Amino acid sequence: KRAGQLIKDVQMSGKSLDIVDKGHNDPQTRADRASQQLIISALAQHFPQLTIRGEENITIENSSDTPDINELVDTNLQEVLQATCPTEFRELQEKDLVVWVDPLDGTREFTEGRLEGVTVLIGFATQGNAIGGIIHQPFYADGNEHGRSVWGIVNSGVYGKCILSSKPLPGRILAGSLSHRSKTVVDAVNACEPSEVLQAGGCGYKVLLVLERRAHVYVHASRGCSLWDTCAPEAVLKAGGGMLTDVFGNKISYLSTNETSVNTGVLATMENHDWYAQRIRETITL
Ligand SMILES: Nc1ncnc2c1ncn2[C@@H]1O[C@H](COP(=O)(O)O)[C@@H](OP(=O)(O)O)[C@H]1O
Ligand SMILES: [Mg+2]
Repeated sequence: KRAGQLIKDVQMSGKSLDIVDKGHNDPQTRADRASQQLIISALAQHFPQLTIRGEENITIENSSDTPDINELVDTNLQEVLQATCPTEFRELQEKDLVVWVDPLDGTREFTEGRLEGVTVLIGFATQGNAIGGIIHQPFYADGNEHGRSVWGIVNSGVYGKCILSSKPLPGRILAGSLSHRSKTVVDAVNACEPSEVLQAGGCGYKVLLVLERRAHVYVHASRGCSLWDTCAPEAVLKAGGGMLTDVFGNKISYLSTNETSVNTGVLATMENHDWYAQRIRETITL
């Protein structure tokens, strides 16, 4: 939430975003850097044994600006403490966890002023499995409320401001990338025979569309996503009863020693996961 506020401050300041081009269609802004600095410095200061992997290649300074974790913990802590911790995670120690941080998912959309798809993603993994995550959407607007956090623990549930529905959604609505489209991306989308395609920014945002049943499936058949894009979304979706794998239906591993790219794309659903994976397997290679 605090990182989301920093992102909003940068956006509201009207000053230059100080964009650094990290590669084709892969920008980094002042907001990405500030958000990562805040999240990693605060976590590392208080939980020194965590393994933390952030998207941005920046030096984290242990500055006096680093907020105290206790100061960051507000009334939301009550909600966190009320969630059940599944038995299999009760003995986990700090050193057993890898934290994957995407300080600003949907950077391309952020630079273009399409703010709905911007999220802050913090995912927790152990033994290569995504087990918990937070998706914070700083520019979410609902009446007077601005910004929301949706978080989940696998085998416990999804918490925060999230509209879960079991009502079937008509048609076959597919959420796909707005900014990263190639022939393979489009071929995989078509293989799923969608009745409608929602082009939207950010992995976190598209997973929220699936979780809240505003889309049936999110498909991104590209080598461009990374473990920080998928860890928190996978954990939150799984906590809500859904699935996130690569486009062929294979499990993604979140070991800290792994290559950080998810070379075989992303597939996220609440239902019929195998059907989509099979259609995509029959149509494309990556
Ligand atoms: N072909 C590609 N090239 C570079 N980055 C890609 C990509 N495909 C996906 N990504 C990354 O995956 C995330 C979601 O992409 P999209 O918005 O297209 O769905 C973005 O993360 P960031 O915004 O955190 O950099 C984006 O950079
Ligand atoms: Mg990202």
